[in-house]
Amino acid sequence: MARASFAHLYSYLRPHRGRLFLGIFSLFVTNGLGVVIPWLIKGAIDDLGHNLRYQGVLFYALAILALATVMGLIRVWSRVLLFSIGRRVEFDLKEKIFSHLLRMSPTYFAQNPVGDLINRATSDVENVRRLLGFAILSIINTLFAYLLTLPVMLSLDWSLTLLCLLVYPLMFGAVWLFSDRLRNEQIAVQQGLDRLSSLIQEDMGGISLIKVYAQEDNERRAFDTKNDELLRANLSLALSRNIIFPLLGGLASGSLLVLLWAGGPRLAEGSLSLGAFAALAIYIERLVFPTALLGFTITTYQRGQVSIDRVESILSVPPTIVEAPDAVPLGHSEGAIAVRNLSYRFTGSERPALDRVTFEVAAGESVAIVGTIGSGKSTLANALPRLLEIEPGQVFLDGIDVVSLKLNDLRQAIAYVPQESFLFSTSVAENIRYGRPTATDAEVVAAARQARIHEEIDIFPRGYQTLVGERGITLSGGQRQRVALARAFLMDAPVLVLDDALSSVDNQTAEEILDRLEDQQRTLILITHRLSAAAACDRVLVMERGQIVEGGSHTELLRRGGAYRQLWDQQELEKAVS
Ligand SMILES: Nc1ncnc2c1ncn2[C@@H]1O[C@H](COP(=O)(O)OP(=O)(O)OP(=O)(O)O)[C@@H](O)[C@H]1O
Repeated sequence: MARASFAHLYSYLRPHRGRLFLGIFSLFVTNGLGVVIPWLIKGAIDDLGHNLRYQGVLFYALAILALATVMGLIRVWSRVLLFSIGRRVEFDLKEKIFSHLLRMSPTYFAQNPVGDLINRATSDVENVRRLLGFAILSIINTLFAYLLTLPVMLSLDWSLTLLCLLVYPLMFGAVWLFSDRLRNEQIAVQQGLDRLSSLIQEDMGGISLIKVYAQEDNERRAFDTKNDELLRANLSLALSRNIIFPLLGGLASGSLLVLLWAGGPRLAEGSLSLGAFAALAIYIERLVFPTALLGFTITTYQRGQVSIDRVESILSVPPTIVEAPDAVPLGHSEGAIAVRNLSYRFTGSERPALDRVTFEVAAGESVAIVGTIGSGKSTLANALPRLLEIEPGQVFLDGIDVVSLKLNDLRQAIAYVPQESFLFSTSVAENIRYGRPTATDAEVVAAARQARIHEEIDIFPRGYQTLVGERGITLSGGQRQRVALARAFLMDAPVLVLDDALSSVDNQTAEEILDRLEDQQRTLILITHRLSAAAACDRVLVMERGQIVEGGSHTELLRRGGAYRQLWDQQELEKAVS
């Protein structure tokens, strides 16, 4: 195992070292007793062979029974201890991965398929659990079995012992030969699983699209291809395992044959006692099982090693948006925004999505941002609450650089509503309360009224307790947007950024919502394609290719006859035509 994987293993085991030492010690005792019992059997056979007495038989029988009982109990205890370590590490790792993922930026999730991440957080973590439970138990057990049994076997008859063990180098050779192969096949299986999970996850998310475009057959074919790849990878792994396991089992049992073949004549000529012969047979039997299991242990070990790398590749990517250690709290915020020379380029993209964007929004002012598709409006909206990794000195809230602010304070101060409103599978009330879990029912209702959704919630079967999302009723696009708006309103943040968040809401309702917002005197940044909504704002900024190309009031911009005028005329024409 690579040194890095060892270091990771050590870090997983460190919190459970007490149990680990106890477990290892118990295994040592079990194996020690496992050596003593055959020795007693040897004594019994040799003694009783020429001096058979009832007392003697009883002594040996009771001693063997007592030791076997103690050994059995300690063996159970050692297994409980060592297997529970695997379970505990599995628990720790899942928590660690989840906390880590929560700290990652939306860009990370855009670049890493969710199906793949889920697979690593579940199937790979289970492989690590098996490595730390079964594989460690098996490796240590095998080690103790050899270390404690071999010297006793050698003392009984060294040449016969060595002869019996002649097949063992062959076994280790086979393990060594298959080791890399098993590892590569395991990697292929895990990758196949990733691809399949990602496909299922994407297809279930985009099921409406698949149906609208009648792509069921194509998706089924894509699934079959990936499923077939996974099947091949699994079959190839199964083939290797089915060769190595019986091979090791067969070779290990071969040493028993050697004992019979070479030990028989010695027994006959009297150079080996019957007791010693029986003890050797039991000792070899004791070594056969862990050795035959070596193939299985190695696979579990390899699988665990591959999975450690895959889990660590999640954990080793540092979150890009982190709070500075000396981050300052925000305190009361007026909600004034200043953006200075803000540039942003997505990884792998040739052209910046934001190119030296500069503007200011006074506290309480409403500013609309309009522009062509892909001009950078959403990127700008994401940059304000630091959902994107921005450089210091580019975005300021009340004159304070947002990069120096505590992240929680910043995000509490800038309520951001994206176009795609996400609802959790819980009640409407809990969804609205999400940003302020302590809000009262009355406050939730007030926020819903402000978002013009209260009346519709009221006629749902269970009102505010109606379940929405995957486990509940399906809301219309406009209803979802307004529940998401209510959630943002409830936060009562001094700055509200709406990123096309009213696109599915009808004109009249959208105007009513915006009118109420105007009355509230909070800073509003309204990204919209609906120019009638933009016209109602104090100022309008027009974006093109990542830059702000125009700014002013609606009337000023119309008079200027530039980009805004063009957009406006185009929209008026579309209205007239429709
Ligand atoms: N995660 C991403 N990775 C790479 N490029 C991106 C990513 N997100 C957006 N872009 C690119 O950045 C540019 C600006 O995108 P943005 O979403 O900000 O535009 P927009 O003005 O909001 O568009 P729309 O009006 O359609 O919502 C586009 O060229 C887009 O392709």
